[in-house]
Amino acid sequence: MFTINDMPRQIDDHIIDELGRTCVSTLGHLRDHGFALGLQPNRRPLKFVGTAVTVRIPHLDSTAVHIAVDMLRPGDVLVVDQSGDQQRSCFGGLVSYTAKARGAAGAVIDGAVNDYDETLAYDFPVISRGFSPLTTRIGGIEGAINVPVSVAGAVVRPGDVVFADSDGAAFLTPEEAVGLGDLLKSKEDAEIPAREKISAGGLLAEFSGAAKHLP
Ligand SMILES: O=C([O-])CC(=O)C(=O)O
Ligand SMILES: [Mg+2]
Repeated sequence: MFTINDMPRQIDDHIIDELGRTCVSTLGHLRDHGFALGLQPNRRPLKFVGTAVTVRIPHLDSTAVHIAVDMLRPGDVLVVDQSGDQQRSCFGGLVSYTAKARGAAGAVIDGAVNDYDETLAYDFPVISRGFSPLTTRIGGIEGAINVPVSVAGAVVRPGDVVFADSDGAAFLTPEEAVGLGDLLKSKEDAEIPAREKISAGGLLAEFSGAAKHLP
């Protein structure tokens, strides 16, 4: 059975701008859930923030991926749950070409990707389990578009904010993302004077608080 829900509301531009100026790992200093654990970028440096368009497929059948890619809008991020199959690739050169042509910001795939060189040539950012020549097929078995999905240890809902850089991807509800960019930026800015102090002989452990735990 195929489920195709409406496309989600896109996240506000100012959230994209704010988060685009910060690092995903700064969020990793603050919370422990909502990260795509074990996924790697197809190139570095990499940075994108966009609206999650979610797809769930059974391990062999990427029919729903091909349908969803045609639906992408500028700023969307394709997020694919392969039902736990991390080996096969549902995302190759023609799929990435289509995503790029639609103006998508990137893709997060909880499975492998193929046509690595072609996707790189399109300069399309993808975060995935890795690379594989073994692909999915167009089987017409089942699939779901714009449903809650499970991606590398995180729950992702259609319309969530996908926040990705060279370190990996995090997912936030649009409500959680309000004001978050400013908070992350202020944490990052606090490291500027710390670097000056460290150059002058100051201790990292003083800045981080680790020194408080010295025996
Ligand atoms: O068609 C697929 O599913 C994967 C692929 O090789 C491509 O996108 O070029
Ligand atoms: Mg191909």
